Amino acid sequence: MTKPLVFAIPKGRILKEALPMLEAAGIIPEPAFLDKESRLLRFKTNRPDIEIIRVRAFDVATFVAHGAAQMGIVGSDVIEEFSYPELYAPVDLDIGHCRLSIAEPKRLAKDDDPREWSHVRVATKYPHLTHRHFEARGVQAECIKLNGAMEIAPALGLAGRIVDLVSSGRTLEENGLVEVEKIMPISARLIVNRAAFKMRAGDIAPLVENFRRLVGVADNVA
Ligand SMILES: Nc1ncnc2c1ncn2[C@@H]1O[C@H](COP(=O)(O)OP(=O)(O)OP(=O)(O)O)[C@@H](O)[C@H]1O
Ligand SMILES: O=P(O)(O)OC[C@H]1O[C@H](OP(=O)(O)OP(=O)(O)O)[C@H](O)[C@@H]1O
Repeated sequence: MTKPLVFAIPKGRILKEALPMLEAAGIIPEPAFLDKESRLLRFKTNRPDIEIIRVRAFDVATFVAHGAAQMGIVGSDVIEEFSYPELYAPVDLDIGHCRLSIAEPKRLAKDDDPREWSHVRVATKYPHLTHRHFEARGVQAECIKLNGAMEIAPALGLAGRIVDLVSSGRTLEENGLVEVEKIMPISARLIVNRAAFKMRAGDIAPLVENFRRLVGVADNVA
């Protein structure tokens, strides 16, 4: 018997928007998936040929890139940060909208022009994207990797600036920071392991089409 397809879902904030899409695409997780008390991480669905795993956002890309999961949903920030060649991202799901931006303390931003920087020290969860952005304009970037709460780094002297996700801007505002430059817009994508897509096209292509239809994109899997 063929092994079930494994679909990786991030357990963070995308989950709320991803779950209705998953269900509309015909994949309904077993009740334990929504039970906050449950410690289960791997779930059955209404389809015997599909299982769901719930992992951290960055790990969704890792599981799918290595073929441990065949499909997943993840932010384009994570896809771009890793640049795994094994990942194919055929559908923009139009959820999880935010942007990757540079921010700094309000008191500095008044007289500061990012175009005049030659060297920056940045706290970020996205060192690869940060280096790439600054390198493209000849700025030397020293990145300090954090996994969350970047916004407290400038006040504590860890780094003068941060590169982080922004949506409402409330986290920056409440921590005395302002956005000084937008690096890229972000949204969540359906991702597929390229080798699995070739080897199990009969199972995976119809699912990709379901997601394409949900976001109103014409049926043509590249
Ligand atoms: N403020 C935001 N608005 C909209 N989407 C966001 C926002 N912050 C993050 N995202 C999207 O949600 C994804 C997961 O973010 P989330 O905050 O759930 O994870 P996390 O808590 O940062 O990571 P982890 O699960 O590793 O703790 C991000 O990769 C991004 O694509
Ligand atoms: O502009 P806003 O609407 O305030 O959203 C931005 C915040 O959302 C994300 O954090 P999250 O809540 O996911 O927590 P984190 O610190 O674990 O990344 C991001 O890292 C910002 O801190």
